[in-house]
Amino acid sequence: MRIYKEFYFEAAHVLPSAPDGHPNSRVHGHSFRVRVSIDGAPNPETGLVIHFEDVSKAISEAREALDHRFLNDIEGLELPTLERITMWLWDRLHNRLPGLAEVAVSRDSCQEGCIYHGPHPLAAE
Ligand SMILES: Nc1nc2c(c(=O)[nH]1)N=C([C@H](O)[C@H](O)COP(=O)(O)OP(=O)(O)OP(=O)(O)O)CN2
Ligand SMILES: [Zn+2]
Repeated sequence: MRIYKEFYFEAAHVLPSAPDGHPNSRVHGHSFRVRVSIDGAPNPETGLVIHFEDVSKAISEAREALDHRFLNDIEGLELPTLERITMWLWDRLHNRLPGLAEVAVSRDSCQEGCIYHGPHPLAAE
């Protein structure tokens, strides 16, 4: 069984890989939607995989670190693509959320997003 919790953050960035003069090379902002999914079985006594309040507590620090920030200034987000943001979130959440199965970051205004299931089992540490 999989449960999920979503949150939003607003942030600005530039893409350092964009050529001079391209709009992505200038500071611009997006609304990001994050979905954090957790796999588990409901506890027979509570009926809960994990209480959503506990999920919210686990994600609040990461949200605070991202919301209304210039992403390029954040350690580990010097290349602030959707791909890097999902990996950054995974790194911060997987120890706090046992059963973390997926982190998805979307920009709904652009109909685009990135889904990450954690490092490949054969990837180098
Ligand atoms: N594979 C990826 N490609 C691109 C990424 C990314 O994270 N991963 N990011 C960008 C830029 O962030 C770009 O700003 C997105 O641009 P675009 O899709 O053109 O959307 P808008 O800037 O128009 O977004 P609004 O939020 O609607 O203003 C490019 N490629
Ligand atoms: Zn952008």
